[in-house]
Amino acid sequence: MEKSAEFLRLVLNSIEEHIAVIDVSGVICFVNQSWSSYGDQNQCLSNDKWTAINYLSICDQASLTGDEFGRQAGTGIRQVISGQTASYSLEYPCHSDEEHRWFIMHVSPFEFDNAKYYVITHQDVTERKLAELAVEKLARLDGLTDIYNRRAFDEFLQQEWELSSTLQQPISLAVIDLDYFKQLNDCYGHLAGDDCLKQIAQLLKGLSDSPRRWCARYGGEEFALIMGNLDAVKARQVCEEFFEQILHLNIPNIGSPIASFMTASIGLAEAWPTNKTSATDLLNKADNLLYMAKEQGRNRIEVSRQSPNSEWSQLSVI
Ligand SMILES: Nc1nc2c(ncn2[C@@H]2O[C@H](COP(=O)(O)OP(=O)(O)OP(=O)(O)O)[C@@H](O)[C@H]2O)c(=O)[nH]1
Repeated sequence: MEKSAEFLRLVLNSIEEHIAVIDVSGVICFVNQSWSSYGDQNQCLSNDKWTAINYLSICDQASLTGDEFGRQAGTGIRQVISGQTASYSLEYPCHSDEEHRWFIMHVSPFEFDNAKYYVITHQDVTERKLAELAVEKLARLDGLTDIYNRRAFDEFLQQEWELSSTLQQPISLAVIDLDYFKQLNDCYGHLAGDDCLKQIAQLLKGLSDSPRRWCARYGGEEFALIMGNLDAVKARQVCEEFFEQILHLNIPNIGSPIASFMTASIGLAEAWPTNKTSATDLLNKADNLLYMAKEQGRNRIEVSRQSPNSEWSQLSVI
């Protein structure tokens, strides 16, 4: 019996997962080698000090300092102890100063000598999580230009709309369409067209160098720039900067009837989010303005802003 207990201890100590066993009140009765080594490395408690610590109290203390995962872990463990659920799992981030890390905590019960115990394991899932995040990021990027795609744009627009609504700030959206891009493709070839799209994307990326700004490739030769906490006056300045920079790029487009280089048209709409309006209204407005800019001769910007009573008003000059 003595021998088999030692055998089991060795087995548990060779397992990578951090394992602890708690009793019904949350007091730790056993930890394996990985658990205590991790504690040592992360300035928690050293090996012999773990037993007799109340793990639920640790979760509660973390929760009190605002740690949402500490709160969830405490709640989940208590649900298993009370028999409300058979087991509990929680994926949570545990980043250090040096690296990003994620773990899955799993809690399951067992009985021994007429007493109930609970095994808590923490498994390092960082590699899988990083791979998932990389795939997620790829799914949000446009393959040609390496800026965000339409799907990501929809998410960011909604996100910025909600944030601007909460903070009672304006939000501006510029929809940008290249002029006579078909002619560029026809004259210089599809690869030159691709190169032009990449240059425009990089230009927009440079203009989005701020946490509340997002640029995306919206369609073939159409781009969008979301500007949170920016009114139409300031957003227009950003668009003027875009016009200046596209001029400097000087991408030849000899087939264009309006200029010998690539130009663009912009529809720029500002909104003050209310519960009467939506992000889709803003997008539709910017789209309509773009259509007008095209109709009015291209290589221009049409701007509109929203008054507090939700009416949109056209601004020819700001
Ligand atoms: N090279 C290249 N061309 C693309 C890509 N996506 C769309 N296009 C081309 O973009 C062109 C868009 O043509 P139109 O919609 O007529 O637009 P336009 O010529 O810019 O005319 P206006 O917008 O009215 O000024 C088409 O010729 C498409 O083939 C792409 O990824 N690469």
